[in-house]
Amino acid sequence: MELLAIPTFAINSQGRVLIWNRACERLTGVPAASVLGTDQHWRCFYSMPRPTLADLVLQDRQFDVPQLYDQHVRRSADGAGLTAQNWCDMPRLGLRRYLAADASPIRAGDGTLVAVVETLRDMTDEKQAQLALEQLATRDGLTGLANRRCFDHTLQAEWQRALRQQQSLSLLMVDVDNFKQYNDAYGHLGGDECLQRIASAVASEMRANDLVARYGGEEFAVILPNQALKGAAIVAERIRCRVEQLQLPNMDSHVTVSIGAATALPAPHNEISQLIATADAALYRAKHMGRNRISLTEAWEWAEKKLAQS
Ligand SMILES: Nc1nc2c(ncn2[C@@H]2O[C@H](COP(=O)(O)OP(=O)(O)OP(=O)(O)O)[C@@H](O)[C@H]2O)c(=O)[nH]1
Repeated sequence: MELLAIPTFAINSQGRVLIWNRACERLTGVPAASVLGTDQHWRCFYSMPRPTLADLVLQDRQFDVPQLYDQHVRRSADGAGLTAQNWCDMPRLGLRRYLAADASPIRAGDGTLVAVVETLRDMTDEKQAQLALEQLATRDGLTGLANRRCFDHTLQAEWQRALRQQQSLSLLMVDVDNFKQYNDAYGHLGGDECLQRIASAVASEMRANDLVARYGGEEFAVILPNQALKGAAIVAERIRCRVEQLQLPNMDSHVTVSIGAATALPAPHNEISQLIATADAALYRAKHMGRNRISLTEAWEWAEKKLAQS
């Protein structure tokens, strides 16, 4: 085991390190001499105390695996051990690594557990490539915001969540005013830069659970989970002011945005498309009333008006 190319360590039935091979020394930056005989092997991987996968096998705590590791967790092929992956702090190396671990028990003839062996694989490059791909698939290339696909997916998920938890869900549609003139005056590249500045201004007004996406061309969409219309109006007004304060010149004034806000309390007979259409209609009103303003509608109120008209 000592000369195995695969990073491997073993702990005894008291949880003390029996084996810490060369490859494990290289992976963790921790020499065997400083960890053998101790129960401090977690320090080689994490900066806060927590069990390694080998400890979980030793303590028969497989049910704790999902909360301590990424979701790609399963029993190992022989059914006795555990397989899991997660980011490790690697305090001695000073750089995080994404490690895949397999931990298996070693039993005496009478079935008593005498040791647990854990082997490790450094999957950092694969994980980073996967994250980069995910980033490409969900981000808008120009602004770095969520793209339309990510918006559609998130809105669907938030709608279902609001339905389950009987919470309101708000949506803002934010459209740059007179952007055609801006492009005409400063060129397409100047226009791109303007969109980037607006994107970061809008994003800076968001809370952790909100999502701001590039909906299309010069239009952005903001999902505000668990937010009633009054709260959505406050966020919309903050965004409007923030963009105005950028003081980006456009014609004889500044770049501004118009915002349509809509709120719905999702119900089984309501549809997401209704919320989007309501926010769009509110945006249209804001434009019609002279731009650089916000306009609000509750989704069901709008739907009732449509019903009354038909
Ligand atoms: N630079 C740049 N321009 C874009 C991009 N996407 C859309 N546009 C431009 O945005 C402009 C939108 O123009 P319109 O739809 O006429 O709207 P507007 O001039 O903003 O007028 P209102 O929305 O009515 O205030 C068009 O000139 C598009 O070419 C982009 O990614 N980069």
